[in-house]
Amino acid sequence: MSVLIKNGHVLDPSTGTDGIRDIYVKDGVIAAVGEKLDLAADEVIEAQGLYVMPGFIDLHVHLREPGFEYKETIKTGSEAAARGGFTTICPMPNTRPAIDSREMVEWLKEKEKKDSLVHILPIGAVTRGQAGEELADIGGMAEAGAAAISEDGKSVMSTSLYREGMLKAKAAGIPVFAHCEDKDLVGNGVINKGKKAEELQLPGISNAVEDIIAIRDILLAKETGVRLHLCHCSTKDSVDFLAWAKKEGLPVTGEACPHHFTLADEDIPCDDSNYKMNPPLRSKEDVEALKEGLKNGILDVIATDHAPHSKKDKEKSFLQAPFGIVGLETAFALSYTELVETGILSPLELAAKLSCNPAGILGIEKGSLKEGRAADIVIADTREWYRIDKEAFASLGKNTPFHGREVKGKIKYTLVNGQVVFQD
Ligand SMILES: NC(=O)N[C@@H](CC(=O)O)C(=O)O
Ligand SMILES: [Zn+2]
Repeated sequence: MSVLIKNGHVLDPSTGTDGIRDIYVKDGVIAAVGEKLDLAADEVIEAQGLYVMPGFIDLHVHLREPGFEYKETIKTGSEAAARGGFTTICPMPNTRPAIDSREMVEWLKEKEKKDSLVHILPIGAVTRGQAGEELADIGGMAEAGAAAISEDGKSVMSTSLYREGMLKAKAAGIPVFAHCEDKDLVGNGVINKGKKAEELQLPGISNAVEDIIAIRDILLAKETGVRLHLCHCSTKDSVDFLAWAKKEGLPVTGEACPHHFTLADEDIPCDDSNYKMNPPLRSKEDVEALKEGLKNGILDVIATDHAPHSKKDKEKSFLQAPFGIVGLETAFALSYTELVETGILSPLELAAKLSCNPAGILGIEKGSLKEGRAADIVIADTREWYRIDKEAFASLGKNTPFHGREVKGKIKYTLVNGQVVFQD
């Protein structure tokens, strides 16, 4: 089985390629990349006018299976990933039961084979049942294929226990993905602390809720030497702390989510829980700091924090509804529109934050269109404006504040191991 992708504008951050090329795929592998390849193929994809990039890698998704299949399943989440151009996704362990043991990681890898259109690299919990009391079998999970550990959804509040977990992750050779939220300080907050919170008379979440844990975790990484990745950075100071950590030469990286650099709290129109997520939409000043951090390379990765919830969950008010919005099917368009159309990032830089950089953090041979690599490829059209339509999502979750928003950047094809898993 062979595929020839012709005349596309290839963006390959792993080689710096930024120009018109053909790509020839044979038996699931990239066999040749070059100008005007004269090769016969079973299938030809005409990609003139389109960008051809390494398949996107999402370091932060919630698939909800097992336990919350009415919100999302591995199958529907993987379909949403394919539709969004993601060929590898890392599901967080906050399912029921949690992904907190060798057996649960093995179960997820089995489900991947049966149900998923895209590659799944599981993230194991730091503590058993994410209860924050005793460490999970971190070494066992790593052996079974966990790509990282994370307590996402919360932080491990015991600093000494977290330190022990970091040492275990370091010994197992996997990074720690940190959700930074001081459980004590957050109280019953549901929205960014500020004018909008006052206007809507809702309890606020201050920047310090994130910042205190971000700097704690960086200091723990300094002490333990573990590779630390800060999830969903939302504040100006967490970007500054990351900059400091990098200057110190610490193995620390960070991600930003499209919603956090696209919207500020002042954009929340009313008590609509489709604008409720954790961390919350922050101030304009924080939004600007995230964009600056993406531009100057302090923020390495764009991740979605895809957090599907049911219609019933999200019909509730800001106070009652769960935190989280879907992101897999809007990430590329929002990122392209907010960052490339505005000149903050070049198309090649955006491709790096969605593919090559997350691959580097995971230490996997993906995020590249080099010859010999698995043919995980995304092809996108960025020429025309269109409106986001949540009813077209493959995800079971329709909880997005971006329904009807005008964007540029449509995924046209997604290939996993050379197979077309999505076509528009
Ligand atoms: N981000 C969210 O608002 N919610 C996530 C948890 C998380 O990533 O913190 C979820 O699981 O719903
Ligand atoms: Zn989180």
